[in-house]
Amino acid sequence: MATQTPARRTSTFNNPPDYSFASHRFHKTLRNSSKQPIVLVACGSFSPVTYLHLRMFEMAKDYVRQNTDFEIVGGYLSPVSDKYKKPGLLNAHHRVHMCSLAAEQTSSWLMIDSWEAFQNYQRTAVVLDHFDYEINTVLGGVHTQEGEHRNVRIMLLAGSDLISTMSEPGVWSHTDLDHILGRYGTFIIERAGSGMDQATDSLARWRNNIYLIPQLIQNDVSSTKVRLFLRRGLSVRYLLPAAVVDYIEENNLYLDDGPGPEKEKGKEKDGAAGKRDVDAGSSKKSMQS
Ligand SMILES: Nc1ncnc2c1ncn2[C@@H]1O[C@H](COP(=O)(O)OP(=O)(O)OP(=O)(O)O)[C@@H](O)[C@H]1O
Ligand SMILES: O=C(O)c1ccc[n+]([C@@H]2O[C@H](COP(=O)([O-])O)[C@@H](O)[C@H]2O)c1
Repeated sequence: MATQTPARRTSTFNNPPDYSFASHRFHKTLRNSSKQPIVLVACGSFSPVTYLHLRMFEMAKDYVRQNTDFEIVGGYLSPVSDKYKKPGLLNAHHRVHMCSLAAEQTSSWLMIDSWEAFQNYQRTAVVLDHFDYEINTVLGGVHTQEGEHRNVRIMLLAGSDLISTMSEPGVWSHTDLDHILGRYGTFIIERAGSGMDQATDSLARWRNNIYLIPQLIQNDVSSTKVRLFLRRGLSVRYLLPAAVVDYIEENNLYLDDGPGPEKEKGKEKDGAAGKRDVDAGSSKKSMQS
């Protein structure tokens, strides 16, 4: 069997103009020194952000407290670059602004990172390396109450539809999967229409770093459905934070059909859900040292 070369961690990063890493809600001190500090990172379009995106973090928080020896010291939404070119992907300025409104007005611990949003498309493996760098190298990790230094483990938070794209040929590189699931790890939130087993079957070799979180209250709100409602002039209130609904209305967002037909996630059966026509030269531009 051929041996895989482990992915090297990206160590140099290009920041967008005027970029600064949000850390105002990052916990510098570990509450329980017997726990391993982790930061949750959710990557996605967030076009627009919904209550389900925010609830993923609350579900993970409950799961972590009840089932693991981790302690969450931060949670971030990382909206994808405009260059991802997914149907319905609104301009990054609007998406980042809506995520910020949602986090600031509904949560006491979530933050937004605009690093990937305001530049060329960045692969998720590189995004996680960027978080690792900002949190462990720039911020210096965390300390226990006794003053002992601890490195923070970065972990991907994702719905089962996103994880199932990891088994589809040609969407993710094997080296990146090994980097994301081998080095970092993931919490997977069950999503209606996208089975957990199907999502993880071919990822068994990394099973020790994969945590499956069932949805005890089924809710299949998606950004696609929200956009569809808005185009039809239907109310989306109580599906997303009120401040986000107000922002959408004030700026007349999502009224156009946009290019190409939209497919709903979770219900997708014909494969290649995560494969995107990313702008040439941006997605595969390696930043690895
Ligand atoms: N209802 C849901 N249940 C579980 N996970 C979800 C749900 N909605 C979104 N997610 C997860 O949130 C992350 C961000 O997804 P994304 O922004 O693409 O949201 P989306 O609602 O699926 O968007 P779209 O409908 O535009 O494809 C992904 O990991 C996705 O799996
Ligand atoms: O890094 C990759 O190779 C990769 C492959 C497919 C999807 N992703 C990421 O997955 C996120 C959600 O994608 P999508 O298409 O399911 O909305 C988005 O942040 C993408 O950058 C990343």
